[in-house]
Amino acid sequence: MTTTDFTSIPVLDLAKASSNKDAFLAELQHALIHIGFFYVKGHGITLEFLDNLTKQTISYFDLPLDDKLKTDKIYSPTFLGYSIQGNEITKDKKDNREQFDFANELPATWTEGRHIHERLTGPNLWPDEDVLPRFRQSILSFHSQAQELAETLTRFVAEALGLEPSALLDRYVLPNQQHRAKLIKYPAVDQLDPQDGTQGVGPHRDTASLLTLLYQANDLPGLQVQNHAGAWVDAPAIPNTFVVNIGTGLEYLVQNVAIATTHRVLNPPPGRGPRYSIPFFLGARLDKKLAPIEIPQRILDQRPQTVVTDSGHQFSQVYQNDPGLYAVLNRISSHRDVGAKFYAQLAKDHGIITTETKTGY
Ligand SMILES: O=C(O)CCC(=O)C(=O)O
Ligand SMILES: [Fe+2]
Repeated sequence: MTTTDFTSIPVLDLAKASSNKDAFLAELQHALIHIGFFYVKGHGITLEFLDNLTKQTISYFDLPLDDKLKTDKIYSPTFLGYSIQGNEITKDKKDNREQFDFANELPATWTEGRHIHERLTGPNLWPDEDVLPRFRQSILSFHSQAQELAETLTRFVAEALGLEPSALLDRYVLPNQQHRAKLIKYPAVDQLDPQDGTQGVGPHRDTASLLTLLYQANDLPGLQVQNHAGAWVDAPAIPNTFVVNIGTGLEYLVQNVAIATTHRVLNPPPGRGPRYSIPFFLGARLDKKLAPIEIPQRILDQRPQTVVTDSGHQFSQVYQNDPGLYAVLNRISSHRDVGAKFYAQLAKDHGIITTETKTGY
């Protein structure tokens, strides 16, 4: 039995995928199996674009609360839109973060009788253009660039695990699927009520997705990754990189050979101001039961035997039987007010409104 005990997160250079593909795939394979996290540089999204995105993110959170509340999640069963600090729960505790969830623009199509996961799909809630000029345009441009990068990486992930490049994308991601992303602000601890603690977001694994790309938009500490022996490892901001990690969807599909590693965020230390981050989640399709893929034995043999995690594994059985229901339950569990308004019966049936537990992003 081996317990891999990483102490830092590797940096992979996407440019190397062209210049020395075998070496790139070997590094990627190691990161997938033994760490579940890596940074990617050489990703092709320009620094100028990312700097502007950071400015837009800060401008959004700096809006008067009334303007942000006009985009509140409570107005939509999609769970897209704004959530005020303290509204989200992870592992029984309130998260000290403010968020704006967004996705590629798709119309709402769910009607009574259709599968409940379709109710998660629908348009974004945007602040007025005159309140925040060019915000919508920047955010949607980020979304499409992040999606393209995530798809490129997913092809390499398949190859690194001994599969055809299209093995994951062609079968497990739909072309017209909605992928979620968010802008996040974590206030420094001196801006919090002392009894709120320092949980920016509690220990969790990213649920139902294949890959997460995270842009750490300013240079403040907070993100920590749990190694397989259970210790917390810092993942500091590295300029012009994305942090990439694996979701429980990919982990399940590849028979736990790539690990959906647990992570958390601590609020920044006093006097440092807020931390901003922007994750993009490449989702796996939610419309049918997913069967794990056949993986070459030489890869399976490297699978870690023991992975210690502080994250709960709520609903994991549901994921195997019905990924769409699982995704909805996780959203309800994180955002109880939206759940109570649009999914009251489901929340009750699964004991979510009365008992406070949650996994997921
Ligand atoms: O903000 C971060 O650094 C991580 C956020 C995260 O893990 C999530 O939202 O799933
Ligand atoms: Fe996460």
